[in-house]
Amino acid sequence: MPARSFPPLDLRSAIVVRIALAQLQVTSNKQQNIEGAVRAIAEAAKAGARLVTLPECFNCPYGTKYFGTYAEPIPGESTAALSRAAKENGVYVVGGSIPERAADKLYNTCTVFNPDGDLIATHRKIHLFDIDIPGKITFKESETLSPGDAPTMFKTDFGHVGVGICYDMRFPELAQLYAEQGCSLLLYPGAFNMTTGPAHWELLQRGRALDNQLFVATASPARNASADYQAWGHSSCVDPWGTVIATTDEQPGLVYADLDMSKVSEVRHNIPIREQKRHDLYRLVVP
Ligand SMILES: NC(=O)CC(=O)C(=O)O
Repeated sequence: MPARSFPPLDLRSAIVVRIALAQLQVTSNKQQNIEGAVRAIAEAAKAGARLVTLPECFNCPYGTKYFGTYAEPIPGESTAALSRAAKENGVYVVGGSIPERAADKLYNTCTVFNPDGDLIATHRKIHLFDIDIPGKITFKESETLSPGDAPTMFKTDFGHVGVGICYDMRFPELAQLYAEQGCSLLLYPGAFNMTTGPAHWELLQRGRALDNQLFVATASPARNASADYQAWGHSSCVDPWGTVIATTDEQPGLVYADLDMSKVSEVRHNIPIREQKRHDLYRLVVP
């Protein structure tokens, strides 16, 4: 599927929007996980958030052996609960991800709902997390999952938003594509781990934000000492200058960030790298 292109947005006037990153305690109890997400959405909306992002695999422990058991179609039980929560609380919900079953395949999928509860975007993790760091961590999502085949953007009344899931954040071309197509905020539900988290989690967010002069935010599961996979946590938000404007530790909780959307055009005006690119020498090519 080709990427959709949005018309450029006028970002000259200041619009401050509060977003919430829900660092949920994910357990092996799917029902409890869904209820926890719904409670977090309501709490964040009461605190003034207009968009709430859940973590990667918010309804299921993160691990290839769990995906088949917890998988469901879209729409299904988990996404119906997110749609209701978006509508009841009048907020955008970026539903982290769930293992999705479609035909005979499984995907790691993020659904996005608008404040009327309508499904407005679906992102299947494009880059599967297949790594091998001897003595530290070996993980192979492709043992059970299939990759998505499309970038995903959605439109809000405060700007265009690009979506990636976790490992997708390591691919700068995807972020660049979103920026070139008019996004001012990138959201990455993710679950880095105790090896890659301390080394790369913040660095990647700051890199994507600075290269593309936009906001980047992540939502991770909280660390669960009894889980096979220890999530790094540290859900965060970085502004277009590369400054971390909100973050946390590994504990469950809601992280709030107030995004002054005028920062995007301000930084792009002050350091005009977008106009200074040497397209005569290089260019991002979309097939
Ligand atoms: N879990 C992921 O998809 C990615 C990750 O942990 C990493 O890139 O490191």
